[in-house]
Parts: sequence; structure tokens; C-alpha cells
Amino acid sequence: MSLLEVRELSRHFGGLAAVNNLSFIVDEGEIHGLIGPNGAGKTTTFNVISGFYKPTAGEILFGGRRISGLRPSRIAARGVVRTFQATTLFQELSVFENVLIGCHMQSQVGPFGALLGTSRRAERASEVRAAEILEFMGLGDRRDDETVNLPHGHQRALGIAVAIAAEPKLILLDEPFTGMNPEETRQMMVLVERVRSQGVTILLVEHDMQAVMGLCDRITVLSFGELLAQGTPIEIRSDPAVIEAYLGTV
Ligand SMILES: Nc1ncnc2c1ncn2[C@@H]1O[C@H](COP(=O)(O)OP(=O)(O)OP(=O)(O)O)[C@@H](O)[C@H]1O
Repeated sequence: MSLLEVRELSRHFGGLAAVNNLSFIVDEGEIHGLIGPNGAGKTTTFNVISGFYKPTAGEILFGGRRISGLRPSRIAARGVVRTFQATTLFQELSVFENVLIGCHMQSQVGPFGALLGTSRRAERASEVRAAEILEFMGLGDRRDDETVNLPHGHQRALGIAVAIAAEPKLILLDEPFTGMNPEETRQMMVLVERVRSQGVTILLVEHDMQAVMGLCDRITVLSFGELLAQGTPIEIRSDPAVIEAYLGTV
């Protein structure tokens, strides 16, 4: 069943068509890759799906309802949460505090919460959930570390942990494997698969083809803002147009 539907999407910057008439579907429960050469329009597509940019034309449906044009916070509230290429963590806070902030933002207590005592209960529930998420992401023994001291691979895992705190139905992962050594890549692949096993659908922008081919059920390939190919990893790997436009260069 389709969860995300991108319909004839275009996003122009002045005279440049960063994304042009792009359509693709992400099914519920799948890991879907979005790949292509530098400048192909992957990040722009992410930015439109998550509401940071408005489409020039076309629309995006999530769970059958239109989300294009909504504010990022409204889209996140519907269950679409993204991570960023550059880390957006609070470096001076602990690993646990970063996830706790994410949990708090999810479980916002109304103005009467403090009076009714619900804020303390909500606080406790957030702490329990933050601890569970850290265990789930393999960061349990790092919970009190200052984030700035985490190795690169753990910082990336923490970025995903913060996204999970928002209780997403769909996570948009923006190049989570960048700068990783082979062991970190292997561990991150296990984590991404683990997130999916919890019923979270994943849309993955990534240049690491080992990770993309190993993880994705289906892949959408962009070139110059347009759809170049769509298919399973086996189909994409052997597609002459994809090899010429992209795979031959990575
Ligand atoms: N805010 C912007 N203003 C003007 N042009 C932009 C803007 N954002 C992206 N572009 C242009 O749109 C095109 C697509 O860029 P985009 O970042 O979406 O590509 P990408 O596939 O994510 O590339 P990469 O793999 O390098 O991250 C590029 O030509 C880029 O220069």
C-alpha cells in the first residue's frame, strides 16, 4: 500500500528546474532509495516533502492526504520526519538529553498540564521513552556522554534516535552513511534495518552504493531533476541509463 505519493512534482529556483515533473511512490514498510548524481535534485525533493520548500507544481500525498504546502511542523505532526546531512544535535548536551528533548517535543503538555500534575507524569514517560530509544539504537552505554565526544558513527545514530523520538511513520534519511568507515557502515545498515522492523517506512538519500543496494527494496534514480529509472536494486544496478548517468561515476 502506498504511504507517500509524489505526483508530478516540480521545484524551480529562478530559471533552474531543480526537480522537474517527478513522480514516485513509497510503499508502507519499505526502504526506498533516492539516488542520482550531485545536483540531481535529491535534497530539494526531501526539502519539498518535509515542507521546507513549497512545490512550484505538483503535489505530495501522505497516507492519501495532501501534505504539500503545509508547514514543516504540521508535516512532522502527520508523521514525516527528516534527518539532515550536517548534524543538528546539541553538541554540549548529553546523548540522553538530546533524545529527551525530541521526546518532549512529541509529548507537549497543554497549558493546564502543570496544574493537573500531568507535566511530571509526561516528564517521567519521556525519560523512559528516551532511554528505550537509546537502547534500541545501540547507544545505551553512551547516554551520559557529552554529544561532542561521540565518534562520527554514533553521532549519526543519535541523529536518527532524535528523529525516532518524534514517532515518525516515515523517516527521510539524508546521507546517513557519509564519512563512515566500513565497520560504521555495517553497523548503520543494521540500525536502519532495525528501525524499519518497527514498522517505520524509510526514504533514503545516499551515495554509498553498498548501503543502498544492500538495504533498499526499491530505488528511484534522479538525473538533472527528472526521473531516470525506478526498480529493485538488481534492476537498477544493470540499467544502462543509470550506469551511464551515475553508477559509472561512483
Ligand atoms: N536554495 C536553492 N537556490 C538555488 N538553487 C538551488 C537551491 N537548492 C538547490 N539548488 C540547485 O538545485 C539543483 C539540485 O540540488 P540538490 O541539492 O537538490 O541536489 P542533490 O541531488 O541533493 O545533490 P547532492 O548529491 O550533491 O546533495 C542544483 O543545481 C542546486 O544548485
